[in-house]
Amino acid sequence: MSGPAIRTQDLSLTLGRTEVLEGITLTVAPGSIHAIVGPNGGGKSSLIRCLLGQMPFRGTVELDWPGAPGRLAYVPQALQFDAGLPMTVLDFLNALDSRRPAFLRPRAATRAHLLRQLEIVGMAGKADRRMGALSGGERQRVLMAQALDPAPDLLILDEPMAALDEAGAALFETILTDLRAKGVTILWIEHDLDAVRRIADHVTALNRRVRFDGAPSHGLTPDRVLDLFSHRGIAA
Ligand SMILES: Nc1ncnc2c1ncn2[C@@H]1O[C@H](COP(=O)(O)OP(=O)(O)OP(=O)(O)O)[C@@H](O)[C@H]1O
Repeated sequence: MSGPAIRTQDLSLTLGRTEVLEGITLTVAPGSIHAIVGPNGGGKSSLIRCLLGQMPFRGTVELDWPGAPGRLAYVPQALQFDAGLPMTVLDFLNALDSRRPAFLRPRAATRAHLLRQLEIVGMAGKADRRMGALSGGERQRVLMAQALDPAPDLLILDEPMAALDEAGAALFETILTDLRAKGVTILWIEHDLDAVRRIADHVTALNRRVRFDGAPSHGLTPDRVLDLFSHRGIAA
């Protein structure tokens, strides 16, 4: 199975009196890494929430699957967990497995499988830590682990690397490029423009409207980046 194309046509979103997104028309190619960049408050997370059907947008969103619809996985922007929540990393991953009744302890085979998933994101030794006691980067690794199992066909990521150390960011880049090699479509909000230059096939720069849409080598020139993040672009 490979991932879908995503097409939005004239997508707009108004929240209260704020025009958050205006006339967004873009195409995400199947099996590509498509980055969304832009300043804080530029509408990146809102666009993803529209794609996920969580916002009352105008316009259209189309997912064009090559066959039957596959699995969509989502890594949200850093989640908070109450420090006292009596739930370990393993409990958390186990509870997300909707094929089993909630609150049962994992069978030995399930536990071994989940430990392997944690190993992929560099969390093998931390399965019995409480979720609330994890660092920001460790939490992001766990959120990535939940997205990778079962294997996704479409992966949507909202700043997955924000709290990661250098090794973690390098590991995530490898995970994303490996998934692309398998045909997975990846839509990826990212602030690290060097990471986008390294691995994205395509970048959309967003600040309420689409400010640039094309290859990272063309879109992320110093002038364009300055323009995008200096808010001069808002008046454009
Ligand atoms: N529920 C809401 N009600 C009103 N305004 C909202 C709501 N959610 C988001 N906004 C506004 O929409 C704008 C876009 O927010 P969004 O979170 O999509 O930006 P972003 O590009 O993801 O920012 P960041 O890089 O900081 O994560 C912001 O000005 C925000 O205040």
